[in-house]
Amino acid sequence: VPHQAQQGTCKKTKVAILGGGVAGITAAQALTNASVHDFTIIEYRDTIGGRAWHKPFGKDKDGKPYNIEMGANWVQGLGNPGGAQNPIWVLVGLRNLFGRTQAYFKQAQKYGLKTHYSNYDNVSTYNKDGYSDYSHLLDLYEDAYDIASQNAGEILTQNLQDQNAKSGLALAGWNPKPFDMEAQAVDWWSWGCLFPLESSLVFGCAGDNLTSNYFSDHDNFVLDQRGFNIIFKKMASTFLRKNDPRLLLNTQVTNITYTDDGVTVLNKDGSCVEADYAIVTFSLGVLQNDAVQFSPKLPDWKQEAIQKFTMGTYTKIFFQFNETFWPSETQYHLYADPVTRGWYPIWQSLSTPGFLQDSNIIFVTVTNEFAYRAERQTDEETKKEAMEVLRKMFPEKEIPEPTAFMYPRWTQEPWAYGSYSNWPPATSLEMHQNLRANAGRVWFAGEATSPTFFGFLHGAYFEGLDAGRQIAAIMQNRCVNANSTKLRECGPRKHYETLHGTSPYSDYTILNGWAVDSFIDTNSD
Ligand SMILES: Cc1cc2nc3c(=O)[nH]c(=O)nc-3n(C[C@H](O)[C@H](O)[C@H](O)COP(=O)(O)OP(=O)(O)OC[C@H]3O[C@@H](n4cnc5c(N)ncnc54)[C@H](O)[C@@H]3O)c2cc1C
Repeated sequence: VPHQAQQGTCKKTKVAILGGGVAGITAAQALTNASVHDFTIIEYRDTIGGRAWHKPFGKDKDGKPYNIEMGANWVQGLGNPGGAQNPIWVLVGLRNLFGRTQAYFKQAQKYGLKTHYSNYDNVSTYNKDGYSDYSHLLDLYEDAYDIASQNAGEILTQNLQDQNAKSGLALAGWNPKPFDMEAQAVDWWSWGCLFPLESSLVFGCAGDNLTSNYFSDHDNFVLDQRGFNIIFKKMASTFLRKNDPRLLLNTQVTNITYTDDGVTVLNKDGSCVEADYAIVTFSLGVLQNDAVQFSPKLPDWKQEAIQKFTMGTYTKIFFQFNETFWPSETQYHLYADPVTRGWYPIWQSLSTPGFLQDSNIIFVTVTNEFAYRAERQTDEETKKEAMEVLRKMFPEKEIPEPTAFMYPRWTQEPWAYGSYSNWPPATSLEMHQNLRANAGRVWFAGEATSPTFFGFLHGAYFEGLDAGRQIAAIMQNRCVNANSTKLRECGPRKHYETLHGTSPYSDYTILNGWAVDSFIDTNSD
């Protein structure tokens, strides 16, 4: 029964968790672990999992559609034997092909998600005339990246001025000319399919370092036909019953009113929820687009942080053909357009052994400006452009029209407004802390609020957990990790009224979400 706002009969709960993506689920898990069972998760869509989202596509040999991931697709940075473990990989499960370290993973794995090792070295390079081997440029980039990354570490620890990643790479010896389109293609792909000019050197390198060095530089691609989100559904089922009244699906939050005493959440269907605390886990895109109104307006420091951080868009465009006309053993195919950087640049085969073998499915990824463009176009317009690229890459083949074609429009999804966040140049850790700090009883969690793992599922995982733990501790008049001087978190989160150009190294602590130490789970709740 909906609780109608106007009748003054809002559903009462202690903690309103707004959004049922990874962060919302781990926040609920943390509350449960701390014996706070009175929470309500409010989710826009008809399912939990958020940006871990799949859709049926094409057909297999029996005419049954494949399930294809529109959003998160890789577990990035799996973990090392005896070392730090990516919590998403821990959830993933046993059916993975990872060879060398099987024994270690046996004890760590849970839900048997099917994945396959993503080998970024298994790449062929192309230009407008077809195959053209410029793979040596990938090595040149890597050499420069190592130097730039070391420089980034010095900038961070010595509290020096940040720069964009393009300058950092140029100073380290990687400086692709605007007319060298093969180098431009390598530059785009190597810097996470984005433009280094739009990224902070320091936090871009730190983020990469923490995921790929702290965990490991192995990424696995998810192929499970139950969908990636099955692991989050399974996780939620350990504390939510079937039809649990604490999960409100198909419910769009439109207004959040907060006072010193509590929070009232109004939903589009006229229902409302009253809580002592709320945890907002909406994407940065949702917050930036004012899709939800706050009353009173969020303080200036919070609004600034929301607008200063960046939401990127990463759009995968899927094709199924009646044959695999590309080299089926190759995982990645990189295309350098002669005129436009970022033009249908990276093609990934799913027909390759270990993936959806013989599915004849391939997808191309476009980002930011080219994602916005594709998402504004009709399917037919985008298909035509992309097919022209495929015909340039494989001039010797007779390429048929696809039998299936599909892509998501992330910029237009009202529950996401983009794909994932990116750290822009010339902003500090203190600015980012303002994104994750609570505004009174309204708390924030999600991939974007993680300073170390922004953009990743594991960032969302840790941030949800942390917000849930902290609120539970406040409700129970205690500190999180009370016995640790290093990891102790008590009371509300700190925010910075005045932002300076850089953040001193002493700021890089758990209190500002610098999660390096938070893997040492000394938490007793
Ligand atoms: C295309 C793409 C590729 C990606 N690839 C990877 C990858 O390979 N590996 C990786 O680790 N990460 C990847 N990511 C990032 C990863 O998906 C996110 O970091 C993670 O899913 C974010 O979880 P979250 O809980 O912070 O946010 P979300 O998943 O966005 O959860 C927020 C929830 O809030 C709900 N919501 C929004 N507005 C409202 C409202 N008004 N009322 C009620 N509910 C609302 C949403 O429906 C959603 O369920 C990718 C993302 C995308 C889009």
